[in-house]
Amino acid sequence: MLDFVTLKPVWAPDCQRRALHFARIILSGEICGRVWLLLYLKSTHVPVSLLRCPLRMDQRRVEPNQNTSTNLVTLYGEFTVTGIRKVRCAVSLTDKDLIVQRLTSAPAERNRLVFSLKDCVGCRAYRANDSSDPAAYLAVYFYLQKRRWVSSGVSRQRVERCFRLSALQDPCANQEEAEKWARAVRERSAQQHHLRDGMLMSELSRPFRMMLMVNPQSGKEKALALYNHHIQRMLNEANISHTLVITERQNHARELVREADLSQWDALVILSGDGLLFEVINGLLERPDWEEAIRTPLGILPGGSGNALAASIHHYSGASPVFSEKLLVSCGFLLCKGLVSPMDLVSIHLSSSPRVFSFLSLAWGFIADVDIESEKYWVVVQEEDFVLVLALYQSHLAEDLLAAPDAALNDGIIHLFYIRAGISRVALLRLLLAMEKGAHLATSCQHLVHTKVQALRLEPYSPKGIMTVDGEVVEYGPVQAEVHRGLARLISG
Ligand SMILES: Nc1ncnc2c1ncn2[C@@H]1O[C@H](COP(=O)(O)OP(=O)(O)OP(=O)(O)O)[C@@H](O)[C@H]1O
Repeated sequence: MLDFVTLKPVWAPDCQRRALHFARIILSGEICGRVWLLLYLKSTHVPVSLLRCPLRMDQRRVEPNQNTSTNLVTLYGEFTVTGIRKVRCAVSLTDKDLIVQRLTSAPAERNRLVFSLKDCVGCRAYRANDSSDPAAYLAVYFYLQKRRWVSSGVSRQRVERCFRLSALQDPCANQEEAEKWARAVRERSAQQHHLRDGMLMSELSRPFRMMLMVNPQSGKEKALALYNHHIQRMLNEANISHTLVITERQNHARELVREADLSQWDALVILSGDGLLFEVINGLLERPDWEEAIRTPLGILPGGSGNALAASIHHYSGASPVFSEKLLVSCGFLLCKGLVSPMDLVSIHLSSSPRVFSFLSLAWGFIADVDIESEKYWVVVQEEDFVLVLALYQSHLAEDLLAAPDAALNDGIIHLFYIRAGISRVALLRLLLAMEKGAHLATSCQHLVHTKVQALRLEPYSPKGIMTVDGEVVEYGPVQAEVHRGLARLISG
């Protein structure tokens, strides 16, 4: 439970007493004559990284089960492959895999394909349009991790396996058999345990209803095309019903979720940049029923220019880095899996504007300048501006900037970075290049400081500058921020 008014954090009961004693001003000093930075850390003998929240309702600790049967065949059938009727195959469904064995005279291993049900988003049974065809069909949709042709990395690629079931003369009996298979594949796919740090993530119950907000202006103005080319099909394959909302202007999404009847929706998802999610989160927290509203599962699909949260979710899934449409496919896959995890939010108090809630970053200086100005110029900023303060709570600052590699969605930690004045242009460039792979912390740069905090206050002394929250410009001036662990919920696969 968190008290939003006084800015005093109230922590999980077991840490509450200690947490109320803030060790104020661990670090206080003038950084390059432009910024005063005051850090508030929790009481001295409770290392930040050791603080634990009690298990939340949507998390259950899973004990390893030694007796779990893993690979018993639960369904077996012999079908033809759709489109190549001469090819027959034996299909076996186990708890974990779908195994397809082509029935030919060639050695068995050579014609055997094993598809992990972890990679399956959906399965459906259907009849062909041709009413004289008594067969039923079974389509199974996988997004497999495959090696790319041109590089050493892997990315998810769509694979559809479609079988023709025609063992019986009665079309209804064939259809029933196909339905039985489809149900079994769906159930076993859903049963795959998704563990993260020993926690079982909760799953959205099927079918779930989703509001999908698309900002047609975000990024390279391709968000709608991305929906048409990838997302619509994936959602259909996963049997997720959704209502598409195309945002028309700034703050449209914010107003929409502020007024919406949330009982109609199991999830609010955006296909856009990070800016639209900022609106959605703040719209939910402006509602009178904000405590319940902010528990609505949120989702993000990358359609903007930065896509920091989408890249972070992909990173947390343990997959190797991918960009643009490959990142979209990965995030679409994670969305279809519908696994929900708590997500930290940070409340930010500006000097005279209303408080806002942030899920990504608070930045002052160079990065803020670049974030905003680059949309117009890709600008080279002045030497004296080569100083930054960045508070980040996700791993990525953009698709290709892995700024805090060990960040997590729900660890209650703000990663604070600042670069002291005096750093040369070359050293700064080297740092930013190293950040592409998350290697900047290993460069031993004297000017870079990284520390983990739970609250901070930033007082800029320079009269002008740019400050951003989640990549959006906010009022420039003193600012105070505090993390609220697991306040929101995010579909993160
Ligand atoms: N139809 C629209 N026309 C203009 N602006 C819009 C529209 N819909 C939403 N917006 C505004 O666009 C802003 C930026 O959107 P978004 O963050 O999605 O894209 P981006 O800035 O390109 O991506 P990123 O944040 O990843 O850099 C948001 O603040 C949102 O309010």
